[in-house]
Amino acid sequence: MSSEPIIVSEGVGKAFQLYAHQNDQLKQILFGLWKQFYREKWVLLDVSFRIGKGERVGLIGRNGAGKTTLLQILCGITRPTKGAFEVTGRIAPILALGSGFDGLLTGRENARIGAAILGLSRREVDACIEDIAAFAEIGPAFEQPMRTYSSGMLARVAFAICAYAKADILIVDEALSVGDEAFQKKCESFISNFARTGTILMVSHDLEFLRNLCDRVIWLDNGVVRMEGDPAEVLGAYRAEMTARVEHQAQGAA
Ligand SMILES: Nc1ncnc2c1ncn2[C@@H]1O[C@H](COP(=O)(O)OP(=O)(O)OP(=O)(O)O)[C@@H](O)[C@H]1O
Repeated sequence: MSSEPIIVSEGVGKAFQLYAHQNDQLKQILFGLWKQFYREKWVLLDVSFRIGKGERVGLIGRNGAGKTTLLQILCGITRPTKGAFEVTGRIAPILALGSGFDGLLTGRENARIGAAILGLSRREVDACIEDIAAFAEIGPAFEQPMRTYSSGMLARVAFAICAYAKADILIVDEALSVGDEAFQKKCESFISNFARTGTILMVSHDLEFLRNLCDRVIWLDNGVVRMEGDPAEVLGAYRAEMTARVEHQAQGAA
């Protein structure tokens, strides 16, 4: 890792509040000082790591391991329940941005707002909006309300905004699984180019892509970092565990 950390996570934990009944949330607001009306579900227990400037780091783990939750914490979308984190620099959160689109506004309008949220000035947005449209490659649909978009079209616009956000850090959550093959290739090549100068933290179940892209891989399991280091080693250990798990389940079923 380079000497200058750009992302630091220290003992980060996250618990979601689960309410058994709809009106329990209201009860919690009214009577929460005296009684707890929810059950806590701890998704992240104690997650610590550092990412240096210019590093390309992959984040892996089983479904539900808390990868998206961790990225959302780092992007400021949700707060950790415990621990602390620090991110130094401008983040482009690929896909997380898409969840904030307004369905009544057009692709162009959402792209302008999204780019501004990511820190671009009005002049910078004016300068790159046509490039964003060209990158998204959705043709006249860019002028239509986003409620008419497919999930792939939403992902295209979200990715295109991030591609022009002049970010220092790219945070990518399974972005490549949504678009069609042509767009996936375009995104892969954008990420590989970005990796030459910027810092990347990327969640993916495409282990081969991570092996080729990353300097380091972090394996999240049971709420903690189970292993981190050389991609070949970590991905090898992860694959072995997944294979063993499948075999164990097959034996159980037989
Ligand atoms: N708002 C929420 N309220 C309650 N539980 C939640 C909430 N958001 C996520 N979870 C739970 O937290 C756990 C971790 O979810 P998360 O999406 O972070 O996992 P993930 O590792 O990204 O999984 P995947 O590989 O399937 O995308 C899951 O069990 C999920 O059901």
